[in-house]
Order: sequence, then structure tokens, then C-alpha cells
Amino acid sequence: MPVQNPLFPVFLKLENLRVLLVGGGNVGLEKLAAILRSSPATAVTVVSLTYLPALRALAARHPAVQLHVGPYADSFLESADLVFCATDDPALHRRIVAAAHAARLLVNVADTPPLCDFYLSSVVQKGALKVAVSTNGQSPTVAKRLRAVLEAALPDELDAVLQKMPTIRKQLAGDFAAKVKALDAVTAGLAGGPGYVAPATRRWRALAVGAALAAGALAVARWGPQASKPADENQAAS
Ligand SMILES: C[C@@]1(CC(=O)O)c2cc3[nH]c(cc4nc(cc5[nH]c(cc(n2)[C@H]1CCC(=O)O)[C@@](C)(CC(=O)O)[C@@H]5CCC(=O)O)C(CC(=O)O)=C4CCC(=O)O)c(CCC(=O)O)c3CC(=O)O
Ligand SMILES: NC(=O)C1=CN([C@@H]2O[C@H](COP(=O)(O)OP(=O)(O)OC[C@H]3O[C@@H](n4cnc5c(N)ncnc54)[C@H](O)[C@@H]3O)[C@@H](O)[C@H]2O)C=CC1
Repeated sequence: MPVQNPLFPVFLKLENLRVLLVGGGNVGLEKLAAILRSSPATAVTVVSLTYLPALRALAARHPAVQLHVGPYADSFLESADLVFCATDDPALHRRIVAAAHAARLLVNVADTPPLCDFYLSSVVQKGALKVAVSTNGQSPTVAKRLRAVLEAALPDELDAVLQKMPTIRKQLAGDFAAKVKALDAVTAGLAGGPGYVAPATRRWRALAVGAALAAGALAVARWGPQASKPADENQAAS
């Protein structure tokens, strides 16, 4: 089976890094909001010719965010660990990526997956728990929906459990293997038993059938009956 999503997930201590964001429009605002939602104390330098008022307001609530009014220059890369491009100028994005790579920096480029070294994810938060969802760029919309599904499915008590677990862990005696066994026993009730079917599973199955039918119907509408063939074959193969 080929790997369908070769992206390697990590959880960055972004508040220990310096972020450069180029572009202060709608997409820049979305990126800044995503960064600060998870890591509010991150030192973000934003460079842009113009700024949306909402971006200025968000920056004003985060003292580590600095706004520079003016054009991008390569010198901004000197004090950056990670770069986000969010202007409306694709040629500028290509230049920034080249300069950033020369400085061995990683870059995310809005709307241009081939130029990205990393993608943002949909983020589910419940207290100390964080789940990041990636569809490998297949559908950010499905990632967003899945976030809502997970948010609803994860009980609020989960954080209370997480807060207690370090205390239980510290009180356990024995070697590493014995501790793992004891912690597995404490948490055994959390995993569904044999035959357990998550309540959402039926809805996703229905959506899979609906999506396959819709993809087929769209292909027929756009390119005629011939074009729907690959979708039908995919369906038969899966
Ligand atoms: C590859 C990736 C690179 C990256 O941006 O890092 C990327 C790329 C692109 N996004 C596009 C469009 C949309 N993006 C969203 C939303 C989100 N996009 C996010 C991540 C990613 N987007 C990375 C892959 C994530 C993955 O693997 O799943 C999320 C998860 C995280 C975040 O951005 O914070 C956040 C949801 C957060 C949440 O709510 O949980 C919506 C929906 C909406 O806004 O409601 C739409 C419109 C509907 C649609 O198109 O699906 C387009 C087409 C633009 C065009 O058509 O012009 C491209 C470019 C392309 O695909 O070519
Ligand atoms: N708004 C959206 O949700 C979506 C946008 N896009 C695309 O994403 C791109 C960005 O969209 P928006 O953020 O809405 O555009 P925008 O026009 O709101 O923002 C672009 C920002 O880049 C800045 N900028 C331009 N040249 C610059 C330079 N040389 N140096 C520094 N800053 C510079 C501008 O001052 C502006 O603040 C566009 O190409 C758009 O087509 C695609 C899908 C959805």
C-alpha cells in the first residue's frame, strides 16, 4: 500500500521561534489568527504594504506581534526561523521562497501547495489536548468538518483526566514496562470495546457514497458520460 499522506506531523514550540509573515490582507489575517490561536505569545513580524483593520486589531492584542508597513525585503529573513507568504503577488512568493531556502528556512505559501515546506492543519483543542488534522491538501473543507466532529465527540471531562494523569504516573512504582501496563489499565475504559461503532461512522459512510455520486454527476455535467468513467472505476476498486 503506498503511503497516501507522507507529511510528518510535529508540534512546534512556536513561541520559542521567530515567525515572518508577508502580507496583511485576508489571507495574512487567517494565517496570523491560526498562529496566535495555538501559540499566542509567538514573536511574529508582519511585513505588508497595507493592513486590514482586523489584522491591526488582532496584533494590538498580542504584544509580541510587530507590524512593518512597507515592501518585503530579503533582510527580514535574517531574523526569521519560519516564513509565511500571504500576499497577492505570486512572483514575489517565488522570490521569497528562493531567498528563504538559500537561508535554510521553511516556508508556507498561501494557496500554493507545491511551494510549501509545511501545511497548516485543522486544530482541535480540549484543554491540554490538541489534535491536528491533515488531508494532505486534498480538502481543507473536510479537515474543517472533521475538526467539528472531533470537537463534539471529545468529552469536556477529557482535560480533567489529562490534568490528573501526571500525578498518577508519578505515584506508580516499577520499571517503564510496569508503568505502561498500569497506565493502560487505568485508561482501558476509554477505548471502545470489540464491535464498537462510533456514532459518526454511519454519517461518514453516507457522505462517502454521496460524494462519489456527486463527483460522478459533476464529471458527467462538465465533460459528458465518458468523463465519469474513472470515478466509477475508482468506486469499484475501493
Ligand atoms: C495545502 C494547504 C496549505 C496551507 O494553507 O497551509 C491549504 C491550501 C489551500 N486551501 C484552499 C482553500 C481553503 N482553505 C480552507 C481552510 C483551511 N485550510 C487549511 C489548510 C490548508 N490549506 C493546507 C492543507 C490542509 C489539509 O491538508 O487539509 C486549514 C486546515 C488550516 C488553516 O489554514 O489554518 C483551514 C481550515 C481550518 C479550520 O477551520 O479548521 C477553506 C475552507 C474555509 O475557509 O472554510 C478553503 C476553501 C474551500 C476549499 O477549497 O476546500 C485552497 C484553494 C484556494 C483556491 O481555490 O483559490 C488551497 C490551495 C490548493 O488546494 O491548491
Ligand atoms: N481572500 C481569500 O480568502 C482568498 C484569497 N486567495 C488568493 O490569495 C491571495 C491573497 O489574498 P488576500 O489576502 O485576500 O489579498 P489582499 O489583497 O487582501 O492582501 C494582500 C496583501 O499583500 C500585501 N502586499 C502586496 N505586495 C506586497 C509586497 N511587495 N510587500 C509586502 N506586502 C505586500 C498587500 O499590501 C496586502 O495587504 C490572492 O492571490 C488571492 O487571489 C485565494 C482564495 C481565497
